[in-house]
Amino acid sequence: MIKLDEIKTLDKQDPLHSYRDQFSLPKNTIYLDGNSLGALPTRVKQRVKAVTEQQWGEDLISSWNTHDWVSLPQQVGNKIAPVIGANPGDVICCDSISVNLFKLLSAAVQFNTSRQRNKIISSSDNFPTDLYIAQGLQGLLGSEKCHFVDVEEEQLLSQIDDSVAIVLVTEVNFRSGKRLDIAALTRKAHQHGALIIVDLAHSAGVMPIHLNDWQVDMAVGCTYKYLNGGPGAPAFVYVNRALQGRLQQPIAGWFGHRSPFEFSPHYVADTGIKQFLAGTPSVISMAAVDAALELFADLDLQSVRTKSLQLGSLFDELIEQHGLQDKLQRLSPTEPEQRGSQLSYAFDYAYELCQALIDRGVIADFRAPNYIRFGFAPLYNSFEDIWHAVQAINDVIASEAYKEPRWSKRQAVT
Ligand SMILES: Cc1ncc(COP(=O)(O)O)c(C=O)c1O
Ligand SMILES: Nc1c(O)cccc1C(=O)C[C@H](N)C(=O)O
Repeated sequence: MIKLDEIKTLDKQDPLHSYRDQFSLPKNTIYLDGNSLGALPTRVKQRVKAVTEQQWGEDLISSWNTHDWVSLPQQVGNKIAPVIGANPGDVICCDSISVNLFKLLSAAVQFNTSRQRNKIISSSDNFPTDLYIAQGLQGLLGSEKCHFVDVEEEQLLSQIDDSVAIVLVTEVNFRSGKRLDIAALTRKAHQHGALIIVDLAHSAGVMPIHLNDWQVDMAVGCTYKYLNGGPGAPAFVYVNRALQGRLQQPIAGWFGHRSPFEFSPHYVADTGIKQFLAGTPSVISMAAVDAALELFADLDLQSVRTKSLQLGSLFDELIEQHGLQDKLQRLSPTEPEQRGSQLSYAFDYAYELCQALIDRGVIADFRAPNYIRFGFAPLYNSFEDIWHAVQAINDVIASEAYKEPRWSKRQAVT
């Protein structure tokens, strides 16, 4: 039987405890939705103020040079690189995951055409935008050149064979929180001469990632979840050094040109990671990401992973301690190591439960048709947060407060 005193001791002994003070979190709120939108680091507020008031406000257009706005995508990419096990120069910050996937998938399809392969394989439970981008590309290029096939997540590894051109996979499933073995998938893809593209949306910043060591070919990820870059913050692209200069991304915008400020009428692609830029960077958002990434400068991602697993295990144990395991059916794997940093449960009234919890200051999210997700952000979630969150869940379920009519009106976005 776990007691609150033990949990308070866990918080006192937590090596990441001091990071919480670096975030601006509302009072009386337990935020378990950092897997969708990360919390606001206080330093981001200061940076955005400085960039708008001093840089934009005072220095105006000269800021492109004096504050080096023009290199922000590379600068921020270089800060993301160690977080995902990449080298500086192999990552760039830009656009959204969806747009970046379009660039990478198109480039990979084109790269493979000479090898007479056209098959992109992914799991049917991948995040929808990943599937849509592949489907859209097939529509654009025709199935002769690009043939998209989705398979069950459990079948993904076994379905990689000599017919596959590209494996498109997300490390942590947004719905179930299941974590796939990217090293194994990469090995298998390479044994069969296929390329692998990995979506790191639910893993970047919350666990160690070793893109170089795993020899992943290409990757994308977002900065608005565990990297705390803010709503709509720009995403990132990673391209293995061995492929740089050999790919041609389709959005031949001027920022990907070898010398954009020569204003030449002819496009000549940059041979490095900069080719994956398209247009002008969103300076204010990117400055916010840049500031948020300062929190990762001296951070040991293994200790982040350790705490993430402890938070998840504690949550799971407390659910059992309250006897809730028959009501909330866990969708996430039983084995903590096979999970990302979230737990998802099926519950017939998941939407209503979510709303009743928000009313009690516990923020989780609902995913159709009947899942509730709890995300654990080790930099600002405490063990005591978990205790109080599960108390609130128990309170709502035991009292059947989720059946109150006021919770039954669904919103478009949660
Ligand atoms: C795995 C995954 N990929 C992609 C996205 C969407 O990325 P974007 O909105 O940056 O295109 C999300 C969530 O928004 C996601 O969870
Ligand atoms: N990116 C989002 C947005 O713009 C609005 C609402 C939610 C999101 C999300 O991040 C969804 C998220 N990728 C998920 O795991 O469901």
